[in-house]
Amino acid sequence: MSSDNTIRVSEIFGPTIQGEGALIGVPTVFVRTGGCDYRCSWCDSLHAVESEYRDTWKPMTPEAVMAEIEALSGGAPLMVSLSGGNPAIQPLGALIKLGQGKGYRFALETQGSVARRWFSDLDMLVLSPKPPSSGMVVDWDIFADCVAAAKGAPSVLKIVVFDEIDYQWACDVAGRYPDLAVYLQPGNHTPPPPDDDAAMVDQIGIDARMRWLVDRVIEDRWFTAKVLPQLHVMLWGNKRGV
Ligand SMILES: C[S@@+](CC[C@H](N)C(=O)[O-])C[C@H]1O[C@@H](n2cnc3c(N)ncnc32)[C@H](O)[C@@H]1O
Ligand SMILES: Nc1nc2[nH]cc(C(=O)O)c2c(=O)[nH]1
Ligand code: SF4
Ligand SMILES: [Mg+2]
Repeated sequence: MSSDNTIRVSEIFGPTIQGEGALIGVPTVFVRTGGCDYRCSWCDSLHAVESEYRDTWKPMTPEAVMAEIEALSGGAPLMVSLSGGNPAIQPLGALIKLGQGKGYRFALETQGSVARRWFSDLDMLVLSPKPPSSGMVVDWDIFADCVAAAKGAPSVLKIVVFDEIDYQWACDVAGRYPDLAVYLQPGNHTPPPPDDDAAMVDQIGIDARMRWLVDRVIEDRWFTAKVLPQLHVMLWGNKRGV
């Protein structure tokens, strides 16, 4: 397999519902790519990040990925969610074109550390810059390149907030990009298990952080922000494949 379009795939699953952000509740198949240029302290998808899981990632052609999406969806076109890892480090342009030709739509989640021309072909670009609690430092020039590369594609900000410092940072980022809708998402503290066993998260902790975040936004009268939990984590815990 030596095609330039070879995609490193961690998992393909669904249909399920999109559990986060602008498309919450929308039925979707997930394609999670393997490999990430970040190492967020609280990443809930380490099986698609850490190199110790590399031998579980599979090189696939766009045609093979599309065949799996079609099998899972029974051929009915739906939203495909590209996540990872950082899906922007994979050559996904050909897959997006192939799928859109069959009526599928494509949303992609990325931290905004790698810009791609094909972002403009997406049906939605979800930019999720990483706050201080992640331990990562955003390169704002590259982030701006990502926003610019998306051009006509609808783009939104989805920012994870664990604490007051993250919250203030999110306000600042929103101020830099007044044209992008902002989704605030409370962080979940439980790291995922290496296998498929459900790891029920600390629901009280999630509820409390969600309430705190709502209170914070209302207190600031930040009425253009939307505050959403990770619905799939509330329903199934930090489990893989849902
Ligand atoms: C696993 S990441 C993969 C895509 C890309 N690398 C990114 O971070 O945007 C998908 C989404 O999950 C969020 N996320 C990761 N770990 C989380 C956690 N512990 N709590 C809440 N959201 C989390 C990320 O911020 C991102 O918005
Ligand atoms: N249902 C569901 N919604 C999600 N939204 C973002 C996810 C991700 O891990 O990227 C995710 C996920 O893994 N499952
Ligand atoms: S950028 Fe995304 S996938 Fe990469 S470590 Fe951070 S949360 Fe995980
Ligand atoms: Mg997730």
